[in-house]
Amino acid sequence: MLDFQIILEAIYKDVIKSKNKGTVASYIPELACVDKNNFGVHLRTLDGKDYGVGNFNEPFSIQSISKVLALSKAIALNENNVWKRLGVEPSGNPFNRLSLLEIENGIPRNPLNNDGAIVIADILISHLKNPKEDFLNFVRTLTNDYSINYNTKVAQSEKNTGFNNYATTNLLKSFKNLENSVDEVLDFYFHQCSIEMSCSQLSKAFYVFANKGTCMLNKLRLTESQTKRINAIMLTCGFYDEAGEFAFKVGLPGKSGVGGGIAAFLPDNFVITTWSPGLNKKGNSKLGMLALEQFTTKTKQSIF
Ligand SMILES: NC(=O)CC[C@H](N)C(=O)O
Repeated sequence: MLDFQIILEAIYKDVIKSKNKGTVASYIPELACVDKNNFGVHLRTLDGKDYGVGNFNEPFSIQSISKVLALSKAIALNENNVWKRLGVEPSGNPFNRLSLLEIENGIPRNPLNNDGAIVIADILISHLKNPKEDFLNFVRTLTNDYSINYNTKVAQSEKNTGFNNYATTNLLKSFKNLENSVDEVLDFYFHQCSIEMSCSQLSKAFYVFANKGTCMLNKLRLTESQTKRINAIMLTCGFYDEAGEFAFKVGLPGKSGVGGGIAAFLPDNFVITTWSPGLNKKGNSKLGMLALEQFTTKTKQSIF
């Protein structure tokens, strides 16, 4: 029997010694205020046991991790609509690369790069009565935690400097792959990315993906087939242009965000989440990746 608490503590002690802790994202100015020394790891098994070390209960900006939650909501609402408007191939490019979208006539490669996530935001706005409120409630009920909220300061900060996302959204509009207005879609998207959650809350939210679509409250949120598809997209596209490297080193499906969070899971077994705000050159958490690589190496718990 693996003692997860002892394993997480050993990994934490080792990884925290790293001299190079990466660089905190500063293109969203509000994110640059976060202390690089934060580091937390949390694991939740499917039978509900929790293990944590470091700052695993401290909320942080989940950023791109929210793209998986938005995709899930869009798929649960109307899956056919989603695949008409974007693809499922990894892009091999940074998450905010604009040129590919023009070459490929306004059809984003996948829902986890910015262009695809913006199309998903557009779909949610078209389907939800009160988009921001309804989406937040979806995340809260997945997690069974009503303290989860948007950080409006972070959303505003990204709005002030989100020139690349404005360009992307305008391009989508010019290719007629956007139903709503550019401002409305980006307001939703910036809020979605600004949601704050701790590692332990994220482990609860991602439980649904490890548990064939049934969330912690034993409620069916996604079908098994929908869950399989979302998990496949996380494995192939969840770590920007480093998805291959993550599969190679860690071997779990998951999603990262520029706030320094990573949520990963072994289907039918557990969810493991890390947070360390310093990023590597590709935008993935430096210590988070190291910790997860050590975890799957030590425990031999990977999908491969
Ligand atoms: N990779 C990320 O976490 C990026 C999310 C961020 N809100 C952006 O659009 O640039």
